[in-house]
Amino acid sequence: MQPSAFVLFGGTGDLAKRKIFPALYNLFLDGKLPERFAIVALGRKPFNDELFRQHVKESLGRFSRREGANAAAMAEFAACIQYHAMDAGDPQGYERLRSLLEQREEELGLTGNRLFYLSVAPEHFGPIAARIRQSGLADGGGWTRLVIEKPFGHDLASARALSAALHVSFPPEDVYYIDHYLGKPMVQNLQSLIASNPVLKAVLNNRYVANVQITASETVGVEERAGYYDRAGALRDMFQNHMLQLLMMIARRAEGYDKRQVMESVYPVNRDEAANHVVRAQYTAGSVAGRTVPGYLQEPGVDPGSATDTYFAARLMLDDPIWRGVPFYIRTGKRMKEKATKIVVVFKNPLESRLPEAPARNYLIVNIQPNPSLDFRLNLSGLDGELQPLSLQPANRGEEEPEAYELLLRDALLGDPTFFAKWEEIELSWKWVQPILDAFANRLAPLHTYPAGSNGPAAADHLLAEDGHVWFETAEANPAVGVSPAGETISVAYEH
Ligand SMILES: NC(=O)C1=CN([C@@H]2O[C@H](COP(=O)(O)OP(=O)(O)OC[C@H]3O[C@@H](n4cnc5c(N)ncnc54)[C@H](OP(=O)(O)O)[C@@H]3O)[C@@H](O)[C@H]2O)C=CC1
Ligand SMILES: O=C1O[C@H](COP(=O)(O)O)[C@@H](O)[C@H](O)[C@H]1O
Repeated sequence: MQPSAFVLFGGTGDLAKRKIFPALYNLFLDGKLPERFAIVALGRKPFNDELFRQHVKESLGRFSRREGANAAAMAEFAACIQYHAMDAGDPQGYERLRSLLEQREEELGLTGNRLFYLSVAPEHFGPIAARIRQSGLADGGGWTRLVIEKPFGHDLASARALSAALHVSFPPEDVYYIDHYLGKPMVQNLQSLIASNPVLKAVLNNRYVANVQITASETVGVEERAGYYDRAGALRDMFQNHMLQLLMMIARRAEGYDKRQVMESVYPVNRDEAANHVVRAQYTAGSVAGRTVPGYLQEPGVDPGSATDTYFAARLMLDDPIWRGVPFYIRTGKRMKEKATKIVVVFKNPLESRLPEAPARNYLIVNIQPNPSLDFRLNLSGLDGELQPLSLQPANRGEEEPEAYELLLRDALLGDPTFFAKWEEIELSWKWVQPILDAFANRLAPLHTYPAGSNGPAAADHLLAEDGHVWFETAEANPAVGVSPAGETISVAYEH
């Protein structure tokens, strides 16, 4: 890796503390940072270097995946860090930052490669990018990259404005839009897994697949982020970015089909029809893992009359020869029964139309988290009539498993954009989402409720039932339910 400087706007913030510094630290422990490397953290709080290093060490003690404090290693890592207090709106601050960086680069023999990481609220992205450019910070003599945290806009128009503002100062190839779901090891492995398994590749198409279910359920509620979340909701917070990226990753199958093409092929849903294809809901009081928890409207910082969605589910169809006719059901929610992210491919069962008692279906389950694994539920009816699980787990590396931010930060330092979201994908995602936001704003889609600790609202079950399908967990609990009439491609409103 090339010698470089990592300049972190928002160095005093929550994300820096919980994710970015622990990721850099673990890369450091694994010898995966450049040998000559400087970190400059920025914020407005009045830290000096020593106090800030102490703050980072405390964060590592709390949030690093490696348990047990390694005081010597943490001290060595912290010594790479300098703190510079500046307001992002103050032009003088950038001048001082440039001098500090040049001095540091000279001390360490760095060659002017600079990565600027913007872990600040999105309204700062455009102005910071412009000031980096104007102040000459982007002309250090090496490469310059800009890593941007989500949210990439609040809607289609603001996302476009954001991208335009960034691209005035930085060419698109130097802007890395981070989506931490693309850093999850199982997501990163999907493509090679499918490419190296003809068995998988051959069956991932509308001849064999009845439907695909993509779920990211969380047990946590809004936590301390009500200020942000109450304006965002599940559709903006998780669906527009992480969930649609998961769709693109699985639907592209292996090679020959890029993520942008997948997103382009998704049939649009118009504002007035949105309620037929999506379900939004909000959690009420309930019990998660045996603990009683309040409803969303009782959470600190939430507007007591809020209509924000904490759950969102949708049916998406692709206009594409491989997937035409196969519904992709995607859902995400907070305060659900379990923390799990998975993609379930439900296969058709040709025997359904011929036998009075339909044997259970086959499934492929890509468990993304926790415990990344690939599970098959294979129907062994010829042997003992039971649906048999077959679980293929990668060797459990426990705390050795790198976190998403580690993989992504390393890629950004290496200049590898493969697992970063591309602007075109982001724009297409917002394009799909915008009519649904409009429907919500115009009260054209009902807001359902679900008790905390459940699998979501009944309306989401109906979404599948209309097509003759059921969510995987329902089918697993009762394999006899939810088989579609003939195992044929089902007909839905989108068909040409
Ligand atoms: N926290 C999370 O889990 C996630 C966060 N994100 C995104 O990451 C970004 C950062 O989030 P998070 O860390 O939670 O936010 P915080 O509110 O915890 O931190 C904000 C950071 O921005 C700095 N800041 C704010 N205003 C200015 C300014 N005018 N000049 C210079 N620095 C400023 C703050 O510095 P100081 O306090 O010193 O003034 C602080 O370091 C946001 O875009 C958020 O949406 C994305 C995914 C998850
Ligand atoms: O981006 C976000 O992701 C987290 C969930 O991430 P995970 O890696 O724990 O699955 C979510 O809680 C948060 O609201 C959202 O902003």
